[in-house]
Amino acid sequence: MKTFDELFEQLSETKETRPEGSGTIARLDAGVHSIGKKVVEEAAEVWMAAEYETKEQAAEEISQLLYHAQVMMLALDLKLEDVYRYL
Ligand SMILES: N=c1c2ncn([C@@H]3O[C@H](COP(=O)(O)OP(=O)(O)OP(=O)(O)O)[C@@H](O)[C@H]3O)c2ncn1[C@@H]1O[C@H](COP(=O)(O)O)[C@@H](O)[C@H]1O
Repeated sequence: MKTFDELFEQLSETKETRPEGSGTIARLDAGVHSIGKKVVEEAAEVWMAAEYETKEQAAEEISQLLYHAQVMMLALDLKLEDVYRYL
């Protein structure tokens, strides 16, 4: 288990070191358009799970949405503070 900040730190390092076989690197290389489609897909899956599935499944979909939001932040070279300042 990891926190939002810990995941972002891990993915930031992944972006720098580009380890072999990383799904995150493949997503970053695919670009903003592809990442954006994934954000929308995961958001829809959160909605569907919340309405029609269990709380556990909704929680899993929310975690995936958070991951893809972080990939988008990395694609745009945004830091956590750039987003947190609006919270
Ligand atoms: N938290 C996540 C995470 N959440 C979701 N995903 C990815 O997003 C997909 C979402 O699931 P879907 O049901 O949409 O699956 P899918 O339709 O097969 O998705 P696609 O792969 O086709 O886009 C998952 O299959 C993963 O590929 C994640 N991939 C990685 N992480 C974390 O990121 C870390 C680094 O990952 P790598 O860069 O792959 O090493 C991992 O240790 C994890 O902690």
